Amino acid sequence: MIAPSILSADFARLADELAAVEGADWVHVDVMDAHFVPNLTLGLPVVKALLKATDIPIDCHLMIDDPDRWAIGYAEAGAYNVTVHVEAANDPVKLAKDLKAAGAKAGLSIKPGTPIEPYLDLLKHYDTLLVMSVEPGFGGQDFIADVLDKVRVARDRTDKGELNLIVEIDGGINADTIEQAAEAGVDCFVAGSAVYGADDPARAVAALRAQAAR
Ligand SMILES: O=C(CO)[C@@H](O)[C@H](O)COP(=O)(O)O
Repeated sequence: MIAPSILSADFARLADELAAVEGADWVHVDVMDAHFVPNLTLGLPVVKALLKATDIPIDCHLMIDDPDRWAIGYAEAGAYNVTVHVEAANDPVKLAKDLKAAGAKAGLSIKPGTPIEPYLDLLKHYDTLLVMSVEPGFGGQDFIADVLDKVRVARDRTDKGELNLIVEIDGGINADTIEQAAEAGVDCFVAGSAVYGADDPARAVAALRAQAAR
């Protein structure tokens, strides 16, 4: 699956960004609060507008402090998947249960320097795992290949039936990096620059999907 990443704070461009990727599997919306990460993008009112503007499932990646307080609003608004950071959550088990009760898939994200092993039990409560392959905050950074070891662990546990995760990767995904991520076992590839930096974003989505499948 390919999920183009919308990080724009340029609201005038958002409708065009959505329309340009009609063939995408999910739209990945980067919600940043200028506290958990040093960048500010958009919040719940804009996500509500995006939900009205597209039928593509919306995958909200909350790079925010105190997701225990804020994440539920995104699920109640109709986001398909709501991802919180393990580094920011106070009670991630309750959060997962609340998100699912509100009708969303529950996602957990880990930064490049955060190991996966301490969270394997916790991940039993989650539907998706978002492995960050750049430091969260900005698009256009270089892919950190070391994080693929975490993808391999999640893939292995999922294939054995110990976890039941859709494994996502986010950051620096492009034609040079997507194959190694696919080989490691990623299910869903989040791509910002590689899609929105292309002349034809829809064609870029199709090309990335075909490359991952190979
Ligand atoms: O959340 C983030 C960065 O924090 C990502 O979703 C980026 O927006 C992906 O952009 P590229 O690395 O693909 O340019």
